[in-house]
Amino acid sequence: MKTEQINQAFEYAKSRYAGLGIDVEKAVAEMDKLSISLHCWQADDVTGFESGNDELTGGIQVTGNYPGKARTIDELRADIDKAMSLIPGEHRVNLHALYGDFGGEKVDRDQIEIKHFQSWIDWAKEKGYKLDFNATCFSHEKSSEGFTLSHPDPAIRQFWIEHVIRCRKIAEEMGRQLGSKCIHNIWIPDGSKDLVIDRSLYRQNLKDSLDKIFEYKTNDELMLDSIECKLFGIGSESFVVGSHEFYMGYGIANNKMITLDAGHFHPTEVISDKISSLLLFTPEILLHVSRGVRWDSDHVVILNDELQAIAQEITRANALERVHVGLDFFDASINRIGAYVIGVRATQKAFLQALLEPTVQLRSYEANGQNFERLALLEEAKSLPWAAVYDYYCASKGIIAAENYISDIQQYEKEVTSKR
Ligand SMILES: C[C@H](O)[C@H](O)[C@@H](O)C(=O)CO
Ligand SMILES: [Mn+2]
Repeated sequence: MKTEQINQAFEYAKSRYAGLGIDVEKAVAEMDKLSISLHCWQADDVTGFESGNDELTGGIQVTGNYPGKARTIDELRADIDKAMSLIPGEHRVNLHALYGDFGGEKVDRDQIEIKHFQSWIDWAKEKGYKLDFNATCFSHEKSSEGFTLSHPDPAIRQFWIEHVIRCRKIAEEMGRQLGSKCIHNIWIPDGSKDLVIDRSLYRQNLKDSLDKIFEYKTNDELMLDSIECKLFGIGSESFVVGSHEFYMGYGIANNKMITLDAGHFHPTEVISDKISSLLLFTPEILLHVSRGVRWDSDHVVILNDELQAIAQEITRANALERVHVGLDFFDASINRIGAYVIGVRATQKAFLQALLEPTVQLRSYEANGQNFERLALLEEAKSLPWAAVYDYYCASKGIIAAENYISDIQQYEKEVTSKR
C-alpha cells in the first residue's frame, strides 16, 4: 500500500465519519494511549531461562514446531523488539518469573530476587518499554501433583507463597524503576483430572495462601495484583480450584483486580459481557486477550466478534483507563513474531473501531426505543472505513501499514530466525 493511497483513504474516512458526528483525530489520539502488554512467552513457547527446566506443565500446551523459537534472552529480546517495530504506539512487555536472567545458575522459585530481573529492567528502560510480571506456579517439581497454593501439604503451599511474595516485590521494583505501575498476575494450575470430594478444602487452602501472600503490602502506585481464573486445563478437567466464582469473590472482598482471560470460560461464554458488571465492583480489570478454539484457550488473537465486543464494552463504559490489556496466546505452528504482530494489530483495530463507533446516536436510538434504527446503524458501522484510519495511524507513527508488514517478517525470518 502506498502513502498516497493511505492519505487519500484517510481523507475520505475522515469526512465519512464527520458526517456521523465522529472526530477521527480524537479517536486516534485515544487509541494511541492504549498500551498493550506483549507476553514474552509467545516467542519461546513458554520455556523460559531456568537452568535444566524446559518441560511445560500446568495444563497448558503449545502445539507446533515452527523453526526459529527464541533460545536465549538476547534472542527473545530481539524478537520482541522486532515485533514492537511493526506495531504503532507505546507498549509493555509481560514477563513470567521463569524468564529471569539467572546466568546459568540454578535459582529455585522461592529464591528469586530483583537482581535476576535487573537486565530486563535495563533493557526495557533503554527501549522505552514498561514491564508487567507474573508469578510462575507451573513447570516445577513442586507443582507436579497438580496443586500449588492449594496443596494439602503446608510445606508446599509455603514454598509457593514465598515465590508469589517475591514476585510481588520484584513487580514493585519494576514499577519503581520504570516509573509505571507494574501489573502482577497470579494464575495457578491447581486442579484435578478426576472427581474431587473435598473441593472446599482446596479452596480454603487457596484462600488462606492468598491471604498470607497479600499480608505483604505493596505500594499501589508501583504495582497492582490481579488474580486469574480458569474453567479447566489439560489434566484438570474435573476440578479447578481457582474458578471464576472463587476469584470473583476473593477479588471483590479484598479489592483485587480480576483477570479475565478470553479463553478461560465455556465455549459459548464471553468475557465481553462480564466487563460492565465487574467494573461496578472491582477497581480495575486485567484482560488476557486470547482466542479459544475447542479445547485450546490460546490461539493467536484475530479481529473476531468477541474481540470487537470486548473493545466496545470498554469504550461504551468509558473505562479505557480502568482496563489493562495484555495478550495471552502461544502458537508454535506459525512464525512467532508474526503471531505477536497479528495479535496486537487485531486488538488495536478492535479498539479503534470501537472508538469510531457512532455511540451517541446509538444510545439515543436505544433510549427512544428505536430498536430497528439501533440495529441498522450497528450493522452499517461494521463497514465504515475504520481500516483506512488504522493504516493512517500506522503511517503517522512511521510503522509499515496494512499487509506490507508480511514481507518484513519474512525478511527477518530469512536473516535471523531461520538460522537458529
Ligand atoms: C503463561 C500464563 O501464565 C498463562 O497463559 C495464564 O495466564 C493462563 O492463561 C493459563 O491458562
Ligand atoms: Mn491468561
